[in-house]
Amino acid sequence: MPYSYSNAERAQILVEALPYIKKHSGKIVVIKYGGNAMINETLKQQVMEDIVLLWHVGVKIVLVHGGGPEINDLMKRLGKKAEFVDGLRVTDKETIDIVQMVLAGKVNNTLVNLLQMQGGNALGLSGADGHLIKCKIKDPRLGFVGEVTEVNEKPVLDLLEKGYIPVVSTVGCDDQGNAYNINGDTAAACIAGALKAETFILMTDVPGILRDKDDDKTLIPAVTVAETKQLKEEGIIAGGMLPKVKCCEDAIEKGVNNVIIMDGRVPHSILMELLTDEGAGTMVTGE
Ligand SMILES: Nc1ncnc2c1ncn2[C@@H]1O[C@H](COP(=O)(O)OP(=O)(O)O)[C@@H](O)[C@H]1O
Ligand SMILES: CC(=O)N[C@@H](CCC(=O)OP(=O)(O)O)C(=O)O
Repeated sequence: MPYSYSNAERAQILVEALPYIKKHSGKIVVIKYGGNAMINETLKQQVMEDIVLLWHVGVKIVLVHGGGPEINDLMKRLGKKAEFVDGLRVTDKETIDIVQMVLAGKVNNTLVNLLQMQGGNALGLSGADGHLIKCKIKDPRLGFVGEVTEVNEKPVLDLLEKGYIPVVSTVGCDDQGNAYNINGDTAAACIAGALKAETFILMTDVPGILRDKDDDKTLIPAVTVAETKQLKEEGIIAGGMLPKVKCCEDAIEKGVNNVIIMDGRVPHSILMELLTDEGAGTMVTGE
């Protein structure tokens, strides 16, 4: 949905989008943004533009972000080797300091600034603010990697009520003053679940769930939780898609209406999904 349309074309798009705007206005949409989809500066700006547009038409957007590549980058600059076990970063004391600096500092602040440059009213917070995400140690071998024990959604609801776009970094807390590194997808799913969001959008670097068999890489546009189980058994959902689909299932179980796995590298995919017939990515629903 480029912005290089004539006024007449733009008007047509608006007329077509109107029923969708009515459908989503006032509803909570949680967007998980991060990974490779967040590296490209032009794309990042476009995603923020889309978020502000949706906010202007009354959608209650909550932006939850990761920043794994940015953490890797600072660790490298500091001469520290990044280590992962089952996709989770081994997080010692020095690493959790770096994670806080990057996620709650640089990345969060940059996204808030970009949203505000586009005319949005954004407010950044980490999982420690207002006890938003409480954690415990997930596995002592991983250090300060957090397993979410509780989400206090009230501060986010208060910000939405006051008309802000909450921008949440996935750093968790406990009652002893520790900070925790939480996987971005997992934290976002927990927040979406606690908010009972209408839609939870998980942006990644593939078009969605693909029927990746032999030479067939077709996108599965919609799938139910029961069908995902079947796709896992068939080995179609595998690798990095397994924990992603688990996040979808958890969010739906907690009351999210639908989850969309979409390609964050495709310009304006959020608008395509929410405001057009076409949609984008794979929609996961309860039934
Ligand atoms: N059926 C599938 N459809 C799409 N991707 C799949 C599928 N099965 C496995 N994958 C793998 O999952 C990866 C997405 O997970 P991951 O790389 O962890 O994403 P991210 O870095 O965005 O968190 C894809 O790049 C792909 O290699
Ligand atoms: C425990 C763990 O691995 N945490 C992640 C948190 C950031 C993240 O998830 O970022 P993306 O969404 O950009 O991948 C990490 O340290 O990389």
